[in-house]
Amino acid sequence: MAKIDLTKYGITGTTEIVYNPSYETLFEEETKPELEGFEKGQVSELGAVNVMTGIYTGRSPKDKYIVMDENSKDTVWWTSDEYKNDNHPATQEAWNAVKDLAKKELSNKKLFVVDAFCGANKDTRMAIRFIVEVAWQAHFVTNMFIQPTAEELENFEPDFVVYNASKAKVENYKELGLNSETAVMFNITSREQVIVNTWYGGEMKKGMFSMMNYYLPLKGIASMHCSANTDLNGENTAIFFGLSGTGKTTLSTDPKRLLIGDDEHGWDDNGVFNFEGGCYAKVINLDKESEPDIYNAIKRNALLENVTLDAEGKIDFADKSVTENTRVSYPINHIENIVRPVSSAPAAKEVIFLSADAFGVLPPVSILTPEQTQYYFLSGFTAKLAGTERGITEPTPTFSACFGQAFLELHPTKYAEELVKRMEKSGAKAYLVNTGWNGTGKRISIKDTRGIIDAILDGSILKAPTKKIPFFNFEVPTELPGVDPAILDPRDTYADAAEWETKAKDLAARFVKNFAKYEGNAAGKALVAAGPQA
Ligand SMILES: Nc1ncnc2c1ncn2[C@@H]1O[C@H](COP(=O)(O)OP(=O)(O)O)[C@@H](O)[C@H]1O
Ligand SMILES: C=C(OP(=O)(O)O)C(=O)O
Ligand SMILES: [Mn+2]
Repeated sequence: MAKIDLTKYGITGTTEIVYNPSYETLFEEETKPELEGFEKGQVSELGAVNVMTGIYTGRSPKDKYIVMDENSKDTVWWTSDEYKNDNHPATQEAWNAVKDLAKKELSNKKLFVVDAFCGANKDTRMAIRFIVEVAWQAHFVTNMFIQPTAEELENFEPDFVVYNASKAKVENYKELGLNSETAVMFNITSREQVIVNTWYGGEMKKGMFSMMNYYLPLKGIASMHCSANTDLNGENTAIFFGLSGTGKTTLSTDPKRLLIGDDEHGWDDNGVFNFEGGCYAKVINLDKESEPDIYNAIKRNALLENVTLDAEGKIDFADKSVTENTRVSYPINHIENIVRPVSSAPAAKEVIFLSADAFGVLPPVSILTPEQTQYYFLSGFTAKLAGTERGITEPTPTFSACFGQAFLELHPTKYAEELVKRMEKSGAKAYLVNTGWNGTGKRISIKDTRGIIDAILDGSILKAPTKKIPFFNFEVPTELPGVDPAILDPRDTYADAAEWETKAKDLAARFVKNFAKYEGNAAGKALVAAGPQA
């Protein structure tokens, strides 16, 4: 085992280090009877431990900061009045203060240190050291990141260090120019992240994703907020972009296919590879029959978050009293059909944009032209669903560039450029799939969406008869095997098609307005014609 010296990080007086604990140790630590409050885990009927993550049950993008320094100044895509995003600049002083706070919080106590990788490709992976004081946080990162072998652990040299001081608070945040007592801060130069006053595990997971989104595209590698799977021969790879709640995890977990990963991937000359070693699935209203693979992954070693259990550990998946963003993290090998031993597969042939349209305008599937592909990727239209971000309590329409704006550290056009480059090389086709609402006022069923995905993946969609949808000029199939034909043209789902038209005009105008920010250069301007015409 690597010798861990935390004093070099300014953490002193450590009484004990629990290093890369086994599941047995994690289980014992997170269920110790003397634990209190949000540190205490409860064993559920399925064998997985459930924890409560405290006040924060989703990410807190308003508290995300990056230190502005010589390295980051001209590379990071900073928030601006013209184009607001979540990359808020922090001063070096604010960083020093918040890091001191974390060091103090983490000193003089027992700690958990987890060394793990982010990125399945050995050439470009990051070696990350997580320093945390809460046992279940160590469990979370153990589930979500790639576990080093014993040999890799011998010589583990971190490229990046994460300090999780979730019990501390930034009391003087105003003085430091910060937003609240909570801080999720990155230093690209020293390669560190500090987390203060939020216990939500997603900050560590999506934090490292944000860093991959910074480093990889600068090396000419696509870095993508998508799930990925491939056929049983590991040949026909598909990627599924989408904002939280649009179906990346649900739809990529498919018993007919091998899972590569459920949320974060890179695409380089060798193909598509996972950044993670685990999955993070939503469990609100989880149904054993419609999502058996996810249900069966909830067992010993999986970690439930914010789920309601009774005193006996019986689970109520329907309960949203804590949050709608109830979750389970599990190592990817809890899913039977996965690519082994390394989560990677050849270049993608199908690129699917998942959009949960709360307006009920978008067709359940549209076949995109190359220009539409770029336009809709940059637009990233979808609805934010309740729970994953603080303050979002109902489906809220949004344009989230590249279907993951909250995690982009460079300008969106950089991600579009890398994606297009890879797609052209592999001859991939793109589809826009609405997993949200239509004229019935209900969400499109998972069964119909799965039928659509099957038709994309087996190529039958390209043989189907099609028609064009006005305003958007989308080509849509009029029939697909296993899909209710009455939903394929969204106008048919309205009692009066004029109602669709009114909404469609409104949505088209929103697209036009949103896209104005890309029209500053010739490449952006050239894409306007591919967008909706209001
Ligand atoms: N048509 C649909 N397609 C995909 N998911 C759907 C659909 N209708 C409802 N859902 C629900 O939406 C949620 C999708 O969440 P998830 O797959 O975790 O999204 P992501 O991984 O993109 O955050 C799940 O709770 C799923 O049951
Ligand atoms: C964990 C998250 O991802 P997703 O909902 O996309 O699975 C998140 O956005 O915090
Ligand atoms: Mn997911």
